[in-house]
Amino acid sequence: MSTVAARAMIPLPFLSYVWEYVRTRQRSLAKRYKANPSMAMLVLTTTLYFWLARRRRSKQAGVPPPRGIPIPCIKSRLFMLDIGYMFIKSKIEGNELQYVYDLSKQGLTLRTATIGHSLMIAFEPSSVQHMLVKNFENYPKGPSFYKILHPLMGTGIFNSDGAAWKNQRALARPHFQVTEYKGAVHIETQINQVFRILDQTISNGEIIDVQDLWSRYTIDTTTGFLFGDCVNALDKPKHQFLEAFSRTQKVCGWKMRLCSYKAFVPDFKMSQDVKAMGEFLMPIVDSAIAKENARRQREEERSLSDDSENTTKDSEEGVRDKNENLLAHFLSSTDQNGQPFDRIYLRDMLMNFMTAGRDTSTNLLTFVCYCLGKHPKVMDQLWDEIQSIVGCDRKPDHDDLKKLKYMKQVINETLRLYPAVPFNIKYCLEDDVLPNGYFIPKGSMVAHSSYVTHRLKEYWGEDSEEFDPDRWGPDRVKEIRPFMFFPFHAGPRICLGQNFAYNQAMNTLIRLMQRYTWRVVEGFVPRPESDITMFSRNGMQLIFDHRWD
Ligand code: HEM
Repeated sequence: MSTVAARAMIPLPFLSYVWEYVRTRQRSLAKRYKANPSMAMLVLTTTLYFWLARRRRSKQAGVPPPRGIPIPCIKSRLFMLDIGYMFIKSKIEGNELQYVYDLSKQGLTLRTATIGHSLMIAFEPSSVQHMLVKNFENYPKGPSFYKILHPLMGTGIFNSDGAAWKNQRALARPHFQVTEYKGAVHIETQINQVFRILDQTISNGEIIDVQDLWSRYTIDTTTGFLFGDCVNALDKPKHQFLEAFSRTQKVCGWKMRLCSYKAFVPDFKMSQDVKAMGEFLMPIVDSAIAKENARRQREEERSLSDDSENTTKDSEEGVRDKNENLLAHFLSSTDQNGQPFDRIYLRDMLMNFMTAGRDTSTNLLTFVCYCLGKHPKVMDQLWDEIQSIVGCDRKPDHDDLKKLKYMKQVINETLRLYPAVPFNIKYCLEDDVLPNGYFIPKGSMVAHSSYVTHRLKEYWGEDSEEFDPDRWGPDRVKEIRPFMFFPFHAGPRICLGQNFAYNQAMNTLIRLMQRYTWRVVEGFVPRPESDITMFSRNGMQLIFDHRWD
């Protein structure tokens, strides 16, 4: 008998003994409890499975590890059930950001450990720097994040790690560099539509919800940048795509929070919404593919022709076509395996860049208008700067933007208090120790929050929750140490659209202030909250006036 066969024979008597024992035991259990033995076995196995899984998790999270201090658990009176309840309640009531900020008073490195779910939370700037930069490779987005966002983002840049992410980033980066300033050029049509809407509101003596206005404005500017044509959301207050997009983000936001319990999040409309978004995006992708094919055919024909004069002229056109928008740029490139991107991939790419660019810019414009409306002195100082550098009616150019130092301070202070992506979750690949000595076990989810870190009194002082653009002035800016401020993320995954976003916000603000003044409706208090990105639950109620009679 071969050794392999001999090895296989050894456990057989033992296994048959175990099987016999289980069968007899099943029969006796059935007799005793008159119950279905298979059902009893199923219940027993399931209980055992969950008990073991829980033991393994709590072991990972709680037992003093050899190399670091175990992270203290958030104080709880009822095995974390009270914390879970408070967290869900705060999310439903729209106070979640405040709730998480209040938790930071217990400590800057914490963990939750409800049954079946454990989350590490790191608020200290050095921990954030460690995860986003120094040990970046150890903190990818991870499998949970990927699974939850997959229906919305597919395998796009936001929802991928490793080679797939690297390739998309490398491809998109030059396009952002080339077209960085196009954000400004492309706003012309949309800004005139905004003026029309605001003029109408003023003449009717109405209040305007600028959050709604900017969300339609930024979808138009972002789609213009991404695929050339804008969706004209400023003309259509109710857009099926936008509604489906918001609903899906809400569901994904809930799933990310509940993580292990994501199955409890109702998502009946999700597949319908994803389908509706696909139906909107697919024709855009298909028309871009048709354009690209036509361009390639033209190029082939040209290479056959001997007419050198035409060749120069047409090849310039070809280059222009290739770079005219991000979709065209992707179409003329290949994936990490050297293959052309398929339709689904391109659809996902659009979804990702739309999510990245639209709600974040909406949030910035909404809250900068709020902060200025609430602080008239800051608005006056900013207007003085605009008058002295750009003037009362001239369109700003790239050099003007560089000179507008106080405007940059105002924008940074807004991003500090209202960062568009207030939370972020990473996945720990291998056991790790944070610079403050706390141990992160392999397989943990680790959250950081720009919202909380940007407001920590330990770092920003007692007035950390006050809006004060002067903290960014030349004398005080030195006090802002690395990773106290990271609204655009940091390290290899830093926001690609950062300059685009600054340029667009500055241009829009200049044009707006050259024409209008505004104030916040008396008694109105915004309620910032977040699904994936931050927004104000009750909109942003402002009253606009013409600057000049
Ligand atoms: C105020 C405006 C903006 C803010 C505060 C912001 C913030 C962020 C943050 C925090 C991330 C990291 C997200 C994560 O990894 O989970 C990010 C990533 C990204 N952002 Fe922005 N963003 C803004 C505007 C834009 C715009 C206008 C675009 C493009 C049109 C853009 C494109 C991207 C892309 C492509 C990524 C993914 C980068 C990667 O994973 O490698 N962002 N942004």
